Amino acid sequence: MPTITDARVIVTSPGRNFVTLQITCDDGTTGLGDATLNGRELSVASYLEDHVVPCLIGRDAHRIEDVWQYLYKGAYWRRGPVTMTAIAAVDMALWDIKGKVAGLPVYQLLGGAARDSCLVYCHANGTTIADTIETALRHRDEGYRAIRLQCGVPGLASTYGVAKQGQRYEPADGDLPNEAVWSTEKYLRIVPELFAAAREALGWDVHLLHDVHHRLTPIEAARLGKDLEPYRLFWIEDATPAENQDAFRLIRQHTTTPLAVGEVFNSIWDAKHLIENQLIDYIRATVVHAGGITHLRRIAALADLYQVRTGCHGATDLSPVAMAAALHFGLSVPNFGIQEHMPHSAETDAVFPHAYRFTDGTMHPGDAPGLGVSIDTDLAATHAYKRAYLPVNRLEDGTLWSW
Ligand SMILES: O=C(O)C(O)[C@@H](O)[C@H](O)[C@H](O)CO
Ligand SMILES: [Mg+2]
Repeated sequence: MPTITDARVIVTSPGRNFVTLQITCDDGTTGLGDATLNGRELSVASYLEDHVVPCLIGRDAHRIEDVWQYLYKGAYWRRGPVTMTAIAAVDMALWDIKGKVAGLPVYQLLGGAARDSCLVYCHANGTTIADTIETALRHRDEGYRAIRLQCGVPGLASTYGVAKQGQRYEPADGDLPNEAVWSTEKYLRIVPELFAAAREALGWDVHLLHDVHHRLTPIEAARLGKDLEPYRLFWIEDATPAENQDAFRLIRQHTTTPLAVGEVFNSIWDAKHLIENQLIDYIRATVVHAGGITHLRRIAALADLYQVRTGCHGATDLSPVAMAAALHFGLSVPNFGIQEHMPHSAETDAVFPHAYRFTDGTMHPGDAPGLGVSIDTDLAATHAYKRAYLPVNRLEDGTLWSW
């Protein structure tokens, strides 16, 4: 039995911040878990260092379910993004260790491959419709079969998903939260035009997706869903905030455009009503923010009963460790739908060498034992943490809005 003898939290910032948990056992086996919560990183680092690590020492690393229950029920204060991200990191690291001890990639421990590889979608962002389509055409040539399109909104200085001139898009872009201005009316005019132009240029053999990023009211989202129906989207994502899950019933009543939600969810309880009432088509909860592989499998099992498929979050604020875990999960789960892929920078990949690979619009976790990701701790130590916040949004009259 591998006994946990050490656990340490590594904070590194190769271009952006990542928090990683490294667990070591008495036989020398190590496991990695991602604990990154964008814009709130140090709260999870402290939760782990100050409150979780002391409870891990001396435990049997093979008892993944028991450790999960111990950290979830044992905290008394259940759920929430900080708690569930910390539990996720421990869970991922323990699956990594179990795989290494068994000499098998984690997906083999989860039942083996249920498909050859995982369909992924990439991002095409542009200031104008023409720029966005040019980027999408390039991604299609790179082999992507599913592309998310976001474009600038005429009359608004910046828009979610669209990078500043000549820079990579990273959502956490300020030492303090940057303020953006939002207009639903302007946005709702441009999006159908974007997708009309996209179908014209890209044809019908590529899946198209769009992220509303929680900015519409239910009836506005219903209108957008209807307006986009002719372009047969794969999904619209986070059409309205999901705290009130019944809001999705209203959208559903009006449109057949598929709905995806859940990148900000952290437990099965956030998704239960949406899934059981078939108010969504894709669940976007991720291994890193929703309690790890153990808990995400439980969410997927519930979703499978209702033909809701997975479409896990995969922005660059999830580290390569989370990306690997997502691919082991995605390869093995019966109701996999699609995985988001926003490639990491070369700087990040150098800190986290990994076995997963992209070919022909799909990804595979690779066959290295465990998760197949390591961390170059010396290189990690050269990238100091830098405070970074997500922006906030205001309406044109100054009212604070969802970003
Ligand atoms: O769909 C997505 O990828 C997102 O909505 C993210 O870019 C999100 O804005 C970030 O993960 C926030 O940290
Ligand atoms: Mg999103």
